[in-house]
Amino acid sequence: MPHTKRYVVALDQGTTSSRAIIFDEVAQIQGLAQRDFAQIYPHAGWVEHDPMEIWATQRATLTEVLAKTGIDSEQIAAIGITNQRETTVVWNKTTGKPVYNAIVWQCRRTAEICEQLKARGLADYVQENTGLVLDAYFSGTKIKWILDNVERAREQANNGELLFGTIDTWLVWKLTEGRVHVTDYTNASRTMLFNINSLQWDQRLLDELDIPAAMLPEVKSSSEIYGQARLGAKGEIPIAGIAGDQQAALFGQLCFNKGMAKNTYGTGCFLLMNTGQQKVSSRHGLLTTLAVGARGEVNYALEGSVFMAGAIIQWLRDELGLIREADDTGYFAEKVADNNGVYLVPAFVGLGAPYWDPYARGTLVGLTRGANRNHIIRAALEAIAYQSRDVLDAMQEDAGLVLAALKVDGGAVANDFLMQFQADMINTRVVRPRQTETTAMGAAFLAGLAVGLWQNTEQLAATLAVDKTFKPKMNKDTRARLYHGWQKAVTRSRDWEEH
Ligand SMILES: Nc1ncnc2c1ncn2[C@@H]1O[C@H](COP(=O)(O)OP(=O)(O)O)[C@@H](O)[C@H]1O
Ligand SMILES: O=P(O)(O)OC[C@H](O)CO
Repeated sequence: MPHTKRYVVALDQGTTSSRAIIFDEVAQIQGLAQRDFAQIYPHAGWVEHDPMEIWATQRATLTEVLAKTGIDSEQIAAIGITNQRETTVVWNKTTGKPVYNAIVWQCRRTAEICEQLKARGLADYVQENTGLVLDAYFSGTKIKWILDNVERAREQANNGELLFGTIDTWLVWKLTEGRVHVTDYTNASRTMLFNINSLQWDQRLLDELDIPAAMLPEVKSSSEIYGQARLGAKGEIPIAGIAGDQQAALFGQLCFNKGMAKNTYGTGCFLLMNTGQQKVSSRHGLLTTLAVGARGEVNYALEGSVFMAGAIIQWLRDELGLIREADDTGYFAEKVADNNGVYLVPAFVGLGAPYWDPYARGTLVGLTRGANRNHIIRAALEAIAYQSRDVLDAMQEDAGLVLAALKVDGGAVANDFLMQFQADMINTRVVRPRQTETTAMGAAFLAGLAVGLWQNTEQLAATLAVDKTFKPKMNKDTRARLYHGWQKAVTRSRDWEEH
C-alpha cells in the first residue's frame, strides 16, 4: 500500500526565534512559520528566555505551518527537533511549570562558579571527560545556579520533584504532555555533565555540582521514536529526531563521515568536523563534542567558533555607516584589487580558538593614505575567512585529517566574494548547497530516517543539490603573504585590554 505520510516537520528552536519547516520526501521546503520571542537581560551579562514563551511560539509555528500549507497532520510522518544548545530549563514535574526562566547559553552569570571549580582542579577532568572547556557557556553550572538561588528549588530537586532539560527536552516534554523526558547525545554533550567516553551522565561532576541524577533526562540516539506529540483534535505525530543545531547542520550538510566539515556563517561562525569513532582531544582549545554518524550512531566531532563574523558586517552598517545593507559588501570589496595592506581584526569581545585571548580588542592596521572605505569593507569580509582558516588549520592539525571540501551555510554565504576568498585562504573547495536551511533539514533527515520516510543516507544525498563550488584560485605565494599579514595583525590586537 502506498504510504500517504509524505512530509516531515522540523522544529528549529533558535536563540532568537522558533521556526517550523515542512519538508517533503525529496527534502523540498513546503512551508515555514517563524515567531520571535523576548530576550530578557536582567543584569549586565545575563541572558534569559521564558520557557513558556518558547513553548508557545514553537507550538504556534507548528499550527501555523500546517494551516498555511493545508497539509493535514495525518500526512506528517514525523517531527524532528533541533535547538539552541546549552540553554537550561528546570521545571516542576507535576505542574509542568518552570521554576525559573531558561538560562541562555550566552549568559555569563555562572563565571564565578566556574572559577571555583577550576580552583578545585576540575578543568582537566572536565576536558578529558566531557570534551569541553570549563566555562559558563555550558548547562551544568546554570542548573547549579538555579538550585542554589531559586527558593526551595534544591529541596524540591532532592525530593525528585524537578526535572532539567535543554530546549529539545523541554519541547518533547511539552509536546508529549509530560510523558517523555529525554534528550539526545548531541545535546547531552553540551551540558558539561555528560561523559563522552562512557556515554553516561558523569557522577563525579554531578556530585561536584550537587545536581541530583534524578533530574536528568534519559539520553537516546538522535534518530529514533521518542514519543508521540499530542496535537489535540489533530491527533498524534511521532517525534523521531533530535539534535543540537550545530550537529543538525553537520548532518543536514551530509557530513556523516570522518574528515567532513561544515562552517555556518551567521553572527559568528560555527565550524564542526566529524572525526568518526575517533575522539580527538584538541591541543588548540577546540571542543570535542558528539555528532551523528551515517547510521544514526554516535560520532565524535571537533568544534570551534568565531565570535564575530557577520556581526562585523552589522558593525560596518550600524556603527560606521559604511554600507546600507550586508549584501552591498561584496560589491564594494570587489571595487578594489586587494586589501592594500589593510587588516581588520574583529576581536571586539576577545579572540576565541585557537588564540583564546579575552583581552584582545578590535584592531584596524596597515592604514596608509591610499586606504579607503572599500579596503576596510574588504578587510572585514577577509577577516571572516581568516578567522575560519585559523580554526580549520587547528582542527586539521588536531585530527590529523585533511579536508576534501568545506560545506558552508548561514546568512553570509550569499556573499560570493567571501566564499571565493575562503576557498583561496584554505586552499580547499568551498561547497554551497542550494538549500541553505541545513539545520532544519538535518533534524528532518534524522526524523524521516527513523520512521522509514528515507531508508538510508544515500537517499538523502540524492535529494541535495549544490548551488556553487568555489575552487581555490590564488597562488601559493599570495596566500602565504596575505595570511602572514593577518597573523601579524592578530598579534597587534592581543593583550590590549588592561587586566
Ligand atoms: N551578503 C552578505 N555578506 C556578508 N555578510 C552577510 C551577508 N548577508 C548577511 N550577512 C551577515 O550574516 C548574518 C546573518 O546570518 P544568519 O545565518 O541569519 O545569522 P544568525 O543565525 O546568527 O542570526 C548577519 O550578521 C549579516 O551581517
Ligand atoms: O540559536 P543559534 O543558531 O544562535 O545557535 C546557538 C548554538 O547552538 C549555541 O551553542
